[in-house]
Amino acid sequence: MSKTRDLYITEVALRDGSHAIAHQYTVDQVLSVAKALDEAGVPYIEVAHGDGLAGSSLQYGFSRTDEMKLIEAAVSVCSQAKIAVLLLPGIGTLKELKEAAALGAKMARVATHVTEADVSPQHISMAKELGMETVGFLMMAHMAPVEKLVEQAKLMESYGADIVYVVDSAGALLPYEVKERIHALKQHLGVEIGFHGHNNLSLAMANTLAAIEAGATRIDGSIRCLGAGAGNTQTEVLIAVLERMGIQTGIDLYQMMDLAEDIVAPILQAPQEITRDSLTMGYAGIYSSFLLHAKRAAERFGIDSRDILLELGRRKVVGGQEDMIVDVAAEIASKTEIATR
Ligand SMILES: CC[C@H](O)CC(=O)C(=O)O
Ligand SMILES: [Mn+2]
Repeated sequence: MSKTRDLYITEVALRDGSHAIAHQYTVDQVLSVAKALDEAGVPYIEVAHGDGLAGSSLQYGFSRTDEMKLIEAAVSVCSQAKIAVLLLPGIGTLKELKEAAALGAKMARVATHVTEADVSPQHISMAKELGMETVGFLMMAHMAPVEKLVEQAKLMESYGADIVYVVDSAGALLPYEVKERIHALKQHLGVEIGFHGHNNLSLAMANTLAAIEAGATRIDGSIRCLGAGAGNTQTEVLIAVLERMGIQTGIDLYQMMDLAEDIVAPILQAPQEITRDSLTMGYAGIYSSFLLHAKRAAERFGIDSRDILLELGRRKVVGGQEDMIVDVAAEIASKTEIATR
């Protein structure tokens, strides 16, 4: 039976949530989560390493399980949901994209820093050639003014993206900033617009509602908030809120609540909360996926992780510069040592 949907939700816990559990997903976990999401009516489920296809590495963290096995597992249990993959040009290549498509992934989300859309044309056109629904995913959207975001989104549209997303990777945007960004993209683009939020300032839900009000029809969420930093807009809560607003998602609320409580909560290494570190990320505008890396560096050098995060914010460090986390930690530690001599 086809569902009536006013907007389309992409569940990202099996990709963005990978950051929160240090990329330790097992095939069994993916099978049970994807099956339940499919049965609940979720239309898109993203599966990959947290940093996208081929992210498993020393720089980003090794996956416990080959992501292609996870994608294959998710595809095998879905009867209506489409499996999406994320790809960051420079990390993932056309080879992994083809492999994921051959395994049955039907959506490709090609992610670039908000000012670097021009690295994505090859990957976007290959995804289209492979018959995948293709998304341009503009990360760290708080770092560019609205006009720049529009320019970059138009580039992605010109390369063939079917949908363009505003991605609040740091959970740093405020509702009025989301609204003006989505509104501008709706005015200047002909494709659907999406929003992906993080909850570091406790604004993921408010920002998502602002995005929907401004015309976004593609929305990301992570069940039980299982995403990087303080997590994303909590999917099951979003479904309840949208139902109260009379907005149809085609997703069953009770089934999502049960999945969150019975299957996803036990996967979490710690409950998803706004901790001093994730709050600092939203406040300083830091990529949410840096959380565990910064914590580890702070422990290693015996310093406060907030000092590392604030300094990274001052230096405007972006995704792909994970090596800077240890550099900054070492610098802070040596300055502290000199000062206390
Ligand atoms: C490292 C990729 C990143 O996690 C993508 C994403 O979800 C975001 O920028 O928020
Ligand atoms: Mn994210």
